[in-house]
Amino acid sequence: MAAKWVRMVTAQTPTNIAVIKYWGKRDETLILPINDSISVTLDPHHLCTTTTVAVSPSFDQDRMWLNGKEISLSGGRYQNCLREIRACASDVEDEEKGIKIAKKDWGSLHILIASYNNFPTAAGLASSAAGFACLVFALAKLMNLSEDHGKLSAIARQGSGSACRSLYGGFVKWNMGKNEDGTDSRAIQIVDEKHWDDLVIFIAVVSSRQKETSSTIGMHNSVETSMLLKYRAQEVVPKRILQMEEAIKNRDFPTLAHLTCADSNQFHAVCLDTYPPIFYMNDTSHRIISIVEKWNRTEGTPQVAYTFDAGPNAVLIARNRNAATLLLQRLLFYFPPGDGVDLNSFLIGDKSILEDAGLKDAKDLEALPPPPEIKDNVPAQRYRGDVSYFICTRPGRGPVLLSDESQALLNPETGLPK
Ligand SMILES: Nc1ncnc2c1ncn2[C@@H]1O[C@H](COP(=O)(O)OP(=O)(O)OP(=O)(O)O)[C@@H](O)[C@H]1O
Ligand SMILES: C[C@@](O)(CCOP(=O)(O)OP(=O)(O)O)CC(=O)O
Repeated sequence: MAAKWVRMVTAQTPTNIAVIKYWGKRDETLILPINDSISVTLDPHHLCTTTTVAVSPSFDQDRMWLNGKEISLSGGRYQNCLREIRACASDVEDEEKGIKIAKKDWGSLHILIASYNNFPTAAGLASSAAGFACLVFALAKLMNLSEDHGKLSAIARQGSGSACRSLYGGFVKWNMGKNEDGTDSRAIQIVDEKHWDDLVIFIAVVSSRQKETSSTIGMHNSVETSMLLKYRAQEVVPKRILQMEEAIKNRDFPTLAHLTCADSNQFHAVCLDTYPPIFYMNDTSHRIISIVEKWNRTEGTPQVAYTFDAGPNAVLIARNRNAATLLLQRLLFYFPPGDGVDLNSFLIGDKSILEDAGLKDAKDLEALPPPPEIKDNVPAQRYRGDVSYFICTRPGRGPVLLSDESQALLNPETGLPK
């Protein structure tokens, strides 16, 4: 009879947002990109994936539950990650629980996985990035891998390209690499999350519906049809990567802001240059760009950078807490909550920013004056309800293990979802 033990590991992994975008693959199976990219990892307290993985001789197949619903693991991306990680697995011994797994046993043992994203899935908030990074990190701990984070990042990359950057905190670079087998296409940390801790990041969730064109299909079509993407990958990105790394190391906000906005705009220009054209941004996204551009111009030096991934949600990086409070006043002036939505659920994440901005309730929102940069113009229009909600966050750390069993998503006795 098979032994009764269940070995279980739970991990938490942040998402990341690119400031120099990855868009386009040179190998679609191995997920090898056509250019380097740079991202900032977001504080997992606000946006993260939690994943529990379990192994037991009593499991008869690999299974996974995502946000409470069973999903198929038959897709190539899950299969590639599972195969790669099993190939690196080591011996595991836990005398107390009577667990003894030899390296060679991992090929025949089955895994159960449960994962939960604390933010909308497949809505352009990089759920696949946090999700695959967390899966690979948790499995690596379960299987006692001795490989470093660089190797784990190369495995997570095969689940979703952007996932390779979520293995580290702070600012992270994904080196596109040269090798055909992809072994050198992995992420490295540029600086950790403490290096530039003045930065405050807002996400304006413009729509949390699933998008029409996935990043995978979108970038495939861009590689096939966009001349602008070729130019971008060969001529533009290499220079921007060097400048961005310098800006990050020197905490040079004007350069970071300039490059971040320019790179987001070029990525969306590539989407338009793709056939059939892809529209990820909408009117609200464009309005947010105009508001930020106008304010930055009035100040004479950038206070805020904006960037948009494959969806309409804005990610706004404020240079410091003071700029963040001024930004929040502007955002809430233009995009007040819809009827019946209270301020407490309209701004989530680090809510202490509301106090700093002197905003306690709906009355304070109504009393917000129009930003001074539009004073002389026609009365400013307000777009009530056009932003579903805001998240206030900051740069954060990489993956961690959660040792408290109460945080596990699987039952320690059966291995099934709790
Ligand atoms: N927690 C998770 N664990 C494992 N896989 C996940 C997890 N969350 C999402 N995924 C996978 O990622 C897919 C969604 O990826 P997709 O790229 O479409 O959206 P996104 O990552 O939210 O947006 P984007 O990458 O464009 O910012 C899901 O269908 C699922 O396969
Ligand atoms: C616009 C982006 O967010 C694209 C992310 O694409 P994915 O990593 O989701 O794509 P696949 O590798 O096909 O899974 C830019 C970025 O994160 O760099």
